[in-house]
Amino acid sequence: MPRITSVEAVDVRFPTSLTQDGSDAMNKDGDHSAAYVVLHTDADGLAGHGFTFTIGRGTDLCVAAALQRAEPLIGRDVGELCDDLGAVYRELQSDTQLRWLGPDKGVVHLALAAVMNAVWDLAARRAGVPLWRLLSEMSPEQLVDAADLRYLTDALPREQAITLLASRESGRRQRIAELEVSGYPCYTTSAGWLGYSDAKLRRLCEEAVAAGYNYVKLKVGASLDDDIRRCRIAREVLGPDVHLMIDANQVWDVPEAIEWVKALAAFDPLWIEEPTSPDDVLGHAAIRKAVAPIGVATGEHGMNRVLFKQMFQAGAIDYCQLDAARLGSVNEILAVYLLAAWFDVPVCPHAGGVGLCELVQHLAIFDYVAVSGSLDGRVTEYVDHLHEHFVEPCVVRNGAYVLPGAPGYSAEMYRQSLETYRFPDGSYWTARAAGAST
Ligand SMILES: C[C@H](O)[C@@H](O)CC(=O)C(=O)O
Ligand SMILES: [Mg+2]
Repeated sequence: MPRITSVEAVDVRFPTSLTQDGSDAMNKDGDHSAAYVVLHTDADGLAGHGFTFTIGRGTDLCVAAALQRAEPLIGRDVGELCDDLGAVYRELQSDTQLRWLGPDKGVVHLALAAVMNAVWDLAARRAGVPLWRLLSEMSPEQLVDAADLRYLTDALPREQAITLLASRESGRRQRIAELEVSGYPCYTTSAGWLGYSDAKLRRLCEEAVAAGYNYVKLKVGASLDDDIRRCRIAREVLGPDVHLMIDANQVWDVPEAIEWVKALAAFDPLWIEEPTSPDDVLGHAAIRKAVAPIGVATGEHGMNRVLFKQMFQAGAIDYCQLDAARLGSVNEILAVYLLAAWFDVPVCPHAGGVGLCELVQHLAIFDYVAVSGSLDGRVTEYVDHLHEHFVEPCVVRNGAYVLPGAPGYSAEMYRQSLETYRFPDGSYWTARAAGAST
């Protein structure tokens, strides 16, 4: 029986601030990074890979927390862990002392996401299937047992969650067949990072249209004049039919958000993303009311399932953008998907970070197959940088994710990438430090 023999956690940072890939009004100089976790086992070739996404400084804190989070897994039987993924999540999540540092938020929660993402990867690899298929073959009861419904049952009792999933069970096979043909629809953020020049924005919008994207997202919120100019360029290239989304990354107070979004309404944005503090449920509700029919989207900084419950209960958002490396892995994500389906809010997962596209493709596919059963209003993010570091990178064709076929959660990075970009002693960072000191 294979056992987990050791846990490795790596601080890996990619210098995206140099090219402004990933830049926005709040995060102007992020280096897309990850606290990357490997669960090693004594079975030949079997390991679990997972990570949480960060943007540079502080990744070391997540690494330290991940090592503590994963400690109870060392020596454990892989089969026992993988056969009850709800139990292992609950055990790690409710550590009686680490919990005090959250609960369910901040560095300890990011670390839980990294570790449990690796556990889910391990489970899918052990089963020999991609994660989306592992989930799509679980019964409604098994899914609800794995989901973290704690603190949610006032909004969604367990029995209703099971009924919801059961009502979608018969169409699963048909929906998989559809996605095998068409892929899962996605949009690109890669044309519109804030630090890009107008010429680059125009060229990348042209390329996005040529590549078959029907949705393009643009960063806004630093200067209204710049936003008007950039949105005009984007609309000119995209024409009236391609959807344009705008993303402010939390820079505004509520009244400013309303005023600014109204000033951009002429460009017909589908949604305004993160208009204000990610924790401000009622603020989002007020913005939504004021800027309709422009939708309100948020969730990449949604710290836990309870926040999403309140967003849904308050009718605060039109689109839920849960993050695969911020929520406590598939266990908590399942709960948010169930809630979203219950409240009839489409989930369009956030993926603007290293490796997030690799993860969210599995979640979106599973949602269509087994939870919402719908593609209405649903489009998953894609950004086109850093995929070369992944052993099984996602593939996008004609504006849609191609269904991944390899076993696991597509989270594994090349060893060479880890050696090069490990901070601060990987070869890239040591060379850069040496260059800076000469
Ligand atoms: C810091 C990240 O790059 C952020 O800008 C991503 C984001 O907001 C998105 O993809 O949406
Ligand atoms: Mg965003």
